[in-house]
Amino acid sequence: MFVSYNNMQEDLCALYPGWPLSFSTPSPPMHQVTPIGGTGLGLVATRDIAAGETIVRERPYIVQPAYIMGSGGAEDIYRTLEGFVSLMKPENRRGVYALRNSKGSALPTELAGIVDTNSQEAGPFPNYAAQYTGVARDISRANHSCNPNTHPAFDTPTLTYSLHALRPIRAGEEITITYLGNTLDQHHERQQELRELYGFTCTCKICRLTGPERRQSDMARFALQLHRQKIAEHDARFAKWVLGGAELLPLDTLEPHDFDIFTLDTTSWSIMESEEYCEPSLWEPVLARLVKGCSVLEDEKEVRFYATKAAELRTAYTGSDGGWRAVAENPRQTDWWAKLGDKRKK
Ligand SMILES: C[S@@+](CC[C@H](N)C(=O)[O-])C[C@H]1O[C@@H](n2cnc3c(N)ncnc32)[C@H](O)[C@@H]1O
Repeated sequence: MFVSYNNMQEDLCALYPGWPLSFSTPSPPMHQVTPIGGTGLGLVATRDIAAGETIVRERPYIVQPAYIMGSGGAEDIYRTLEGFVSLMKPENRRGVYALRNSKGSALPTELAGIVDTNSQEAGPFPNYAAQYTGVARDISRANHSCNPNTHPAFDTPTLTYSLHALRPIRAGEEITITYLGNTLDQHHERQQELRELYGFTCTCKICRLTGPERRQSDMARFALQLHRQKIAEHDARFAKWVLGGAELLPLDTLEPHDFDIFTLDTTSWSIMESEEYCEPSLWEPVLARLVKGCSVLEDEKEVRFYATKAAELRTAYTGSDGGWRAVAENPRQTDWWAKLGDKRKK
């Protein structure tokens, strides 16, 4: 399956009555495409952007099977792609060919290099088992950072990419995403992956750290990796702590280390804040336990704080707050509030 953006507003909306027309980047735009020293072009914020705000909404120029990337030698695939792009409206075709090709002559055609350099995850598409990627006008200009300040998302029903702020971004600051499979890898592993897959040496803020600061950052990411490996175990311990109390077990049956879970989660959260990087697979379990734990311990201020962070991040990753905002506004309404009653440890 290939999909092209000849003009989605006209072509696809005619094909699928009821498709929303207005899936364009917010107006006035919050970003501009501009040269960024040493990286070619990139995106820069044109105004202060709040955490969770949507910076870009756009339909891709092309959606193509992911195996096209790096499928060196599969000339029929590249020919199909060429033919497909040649049918696009001239302004969109020009847009595709204006994108960067970091692969030089490593791939057989200029277009293959462009697709390989600029593809972002797209889909999943029901009834199509393959993985898909897409190339878009603005999102494909986002440079990589090892502590990205935005997250790209793809909405399948409307074939729309969006870019959401993971934290507040100041006017003039670069807007970045991550290209890495695992952003918690150590500095040398991240550099190796970026060199092998994208052919560049990362010069983001974290990768520019040297000496003790780099070691500290590597250690912080290593600690988060360890925590991530133990998520299920920590959930079980947490449940035991809360449910044990809720079932009114005598307090002396609670192990002292049952409370370590707070130390661990608080530490992981502080690390994510100091690294300015909230690992997608970690922030929500950590924040969820901190919210529940602080609810059990009846600490309203802390519940509000952690639930607000969770609402911002969930909005950035999925477009909705997942109910966290309601928790932040009304901590006492959750099932977890004062769950241990008088039996909790003081
Ligand atoms: C998807 S494009 C991003 C937009 C690109 N900078 C442009 O000029 O259109 C990916 C390419 O941008 C460059 N790039 C992205 N992030 C970078 C970074 N952190 N450090 C150095 N180069 C980077 C690399 O050449 C990479 O192959």
